Amino acid sequence: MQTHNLGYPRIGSQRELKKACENYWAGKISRQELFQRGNEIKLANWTIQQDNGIDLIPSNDFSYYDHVLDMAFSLGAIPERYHPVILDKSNAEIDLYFAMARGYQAKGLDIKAMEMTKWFDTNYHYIVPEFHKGQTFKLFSTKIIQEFAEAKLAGFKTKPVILGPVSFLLLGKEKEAGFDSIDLIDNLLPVYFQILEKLIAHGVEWVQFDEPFLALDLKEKEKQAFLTTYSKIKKEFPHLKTLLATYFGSLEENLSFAVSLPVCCLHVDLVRGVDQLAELLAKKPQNLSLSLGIIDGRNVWKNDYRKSLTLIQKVKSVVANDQVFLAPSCSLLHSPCDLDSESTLDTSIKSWLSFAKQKLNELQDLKVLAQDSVLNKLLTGSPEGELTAETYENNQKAIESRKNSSLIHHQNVKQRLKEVNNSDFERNSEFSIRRTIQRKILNLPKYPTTTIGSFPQTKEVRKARADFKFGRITADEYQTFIQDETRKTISAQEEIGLDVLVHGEFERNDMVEYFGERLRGFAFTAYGWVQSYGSRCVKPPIIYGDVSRPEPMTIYWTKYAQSLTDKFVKGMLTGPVTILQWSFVRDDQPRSQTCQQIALAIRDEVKDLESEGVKIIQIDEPALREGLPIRQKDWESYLSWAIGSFKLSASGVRDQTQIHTHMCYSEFNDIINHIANMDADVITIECSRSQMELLDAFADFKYPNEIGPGVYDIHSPRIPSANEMVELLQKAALVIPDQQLWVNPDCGLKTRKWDETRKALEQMVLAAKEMRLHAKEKAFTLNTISSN
Ligand SMILES: CN1c2c(nc(N)[nH]c2=O)NC[C@@H]1CNc1ccc(C(=O)N[C@@H](CCC(=O)N[C@@H](CCC(=O)N[C@@H](CCC(=O)O)C(=O)O)C(=O)O)C(=O)O)cc1
Ligand SMILES: N[C@@H](CCS)C(=O)O
Ligand SMILES: [Zn+2]
Repeated sequence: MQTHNLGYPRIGSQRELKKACENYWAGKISRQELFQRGNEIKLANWTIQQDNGIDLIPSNDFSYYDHVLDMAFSLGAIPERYHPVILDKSNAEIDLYFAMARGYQAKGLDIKAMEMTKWFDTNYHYIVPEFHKGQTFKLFSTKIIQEFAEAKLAGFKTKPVILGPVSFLLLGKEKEAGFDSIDLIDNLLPVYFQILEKLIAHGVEWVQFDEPFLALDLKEKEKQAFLTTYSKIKKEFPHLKTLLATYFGSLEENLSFAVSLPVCCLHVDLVRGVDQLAELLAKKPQNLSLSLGIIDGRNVWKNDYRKSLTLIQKVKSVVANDQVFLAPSCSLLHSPCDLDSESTLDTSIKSWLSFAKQKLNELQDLKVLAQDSVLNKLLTGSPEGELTAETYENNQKAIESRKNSSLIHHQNVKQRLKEVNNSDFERNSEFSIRRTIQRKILNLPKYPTTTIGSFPQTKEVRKARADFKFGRITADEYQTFIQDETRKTISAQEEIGLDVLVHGEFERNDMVEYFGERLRGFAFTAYGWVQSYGSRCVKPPIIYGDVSRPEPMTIYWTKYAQSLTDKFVKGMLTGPVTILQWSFVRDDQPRSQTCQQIALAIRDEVKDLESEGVKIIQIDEPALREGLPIRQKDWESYLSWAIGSFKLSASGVRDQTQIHTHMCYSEFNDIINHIANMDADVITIECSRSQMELLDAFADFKYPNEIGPGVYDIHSPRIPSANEMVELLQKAALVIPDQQLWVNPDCGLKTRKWDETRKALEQMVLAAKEMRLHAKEKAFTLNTISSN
């Protein structure tokens, strides 16, 4: 039996990668220094994994920005618009790579970033490869080979992790009609072969191909591509040990097909897909090894050794020992690095947890405990050997302590949920009635302009918060500082000419963590960072118990901001689904129940904001689409409780109160009826990177409520022109009646600098004015025509 890992967090335990990249982008460190920092992280990761008993350590799981972009870059899938970047001799390969990720605005060039979207149902974002009909590929970057060689030189014989050819194509986007990306498979495979040839020349033994699409609904053509691909790889490289990794769900109807693929080892997710084990064991060909994804790579709870050993025992009764591999369910990219760094967590809660490093240790423990001489006795209650018995008993003690802890259960919270009734999920009147009332009160111009909530979280803001946290400044000093930032931001928005203002969210470290810190039932970490995209990280809170709101969470800052202006300031909340989705969630009750508990806490906040005179309240739900199960058959049940939770949080207010929601990174076509069912008065959505394509769903559906399609991409430092935003708005106005349209950026502005923000918003306001002018001219022309 061997342990292996599918991927280790690449940000560094102290977010060293973030700091290195951001310093490089700011011109503060050289390319060599950037690579030096990267190499240090890789070496530290290989060492940790070796020290914690991993037999097969991955390489190429490191990335300077994103592993899908890495693959596109390796395969030469570099859109033509970026080619001028590398023609500039002062730029290197890495600058071209970052230009694709972040856009490029220098030396007379102005190139937008590539699209970014969610990695399956996670909070990680990948860069979407772009494909054209008949596209050819070539080996452009040798990163995969270099990293293998680098590890080998440092004494580690690694297993390169490569995004499999089929998933790579399915993750991309066809940039023109008339073909499917999967049609490119024959053009693509020769480059994969080149990579494999080179790896073999360097002495590679195992290669891991990540094919997460095997756990999704597949079309016949896609299945055929899997078969062709892995048969050809087998034919070309008969001695290469191939590990096919599936994760994030069960193989289900693809199981028979997946076990028939000619690979040496199949990795399955036994955390989300434990039900597939029996069928897998029954159908697995004799020569196929199995990698058991037994440790949860998507959550932070300690593994229950009794459950895992029972599973392993089942496998061992059918499969030879040397054909069994133990692994996390998926890459540990989604786990925080090291629980040992957490000194302030409640000790009981800490004893229930396991982060990436601890998960490696769990694998090592399980490997030892699963030895024939130990396993049966452990499970029948007469353990052999003191050390193994102690390891097992300690684990079971922690599992039991969590089951029985009084920290978790609160009868009043459970009771309140039981008392919720159908009317709590609906607004008093239908939208058309609410709209008339709200229009009278708000009296906004056509194409009202607004932003999504956050304004630049500058170094100074972050520093002030850190200073306050570590006692270097007092609570009063911190409050004064945040007041100043809020005041400056209100003035800036007035100067820019925005119609509906926001307070800027300066008091928030993060839109989820901030609420987690104020809700009962949540724990938070000091260093539990997880990569969200590029250099951006989040610190998901841990929901360990029943959730309730001890006191109001946002009233002070909303009221403070409103006191500074006559314009309306939106109250700004994070919705229950997003709080759930971007936290580590307890696994001892259905997610739906936890979500509804959060919904009730947010409902109280919404009502308090309304009582304080706030007229517009935004409840952000950017993670609603991301939470959609990866299999379509599970959608209805998820959507029913997720949309229900949003409505439960939003429906306690009077008709006069305008409820906004905001979503980014969302494809709506297939769930537009559910989005409409949310019944938010206004929805602001990310739209600009896809050139308003997303709006088609709203148009086709005849979406009745108001919409703010994002008119510029906030993830890129590039400043958009008013003209390009007018073009987007005109595109929007072709499909959505103009009295329904708002004008806003794609998402919050926290990652941007102030000068970029100001310039971009000024252009946006100009664009809205231009649209109003067009609308007036159009109305005038129509009037003239009709009166003639
Ligand atoms: C909207 N998005 C969000 C997602 N998930 C969330 N949980 N939150 C989101 O907002 N998913 C989808 C998108 C992803 N987008 C982003 C955008 C931006 C970030 C980001 O900027 N992250 C920050 C960390 C934010 C944070 O928690 N900041 C804290 C701690 C700040 C810090 O680093 N302090 C330093 C000390 C500072 C000093 O002394 O100068 C330290 O601790 O070392 C805070 O502001 O208090 C990031 O830096 O990556 C994420 C996702
Ligand atoms: N209100 C949040 C939403 C991000 S999705 C923000 O503006 O950052
Ligand atoms: Zn957003």
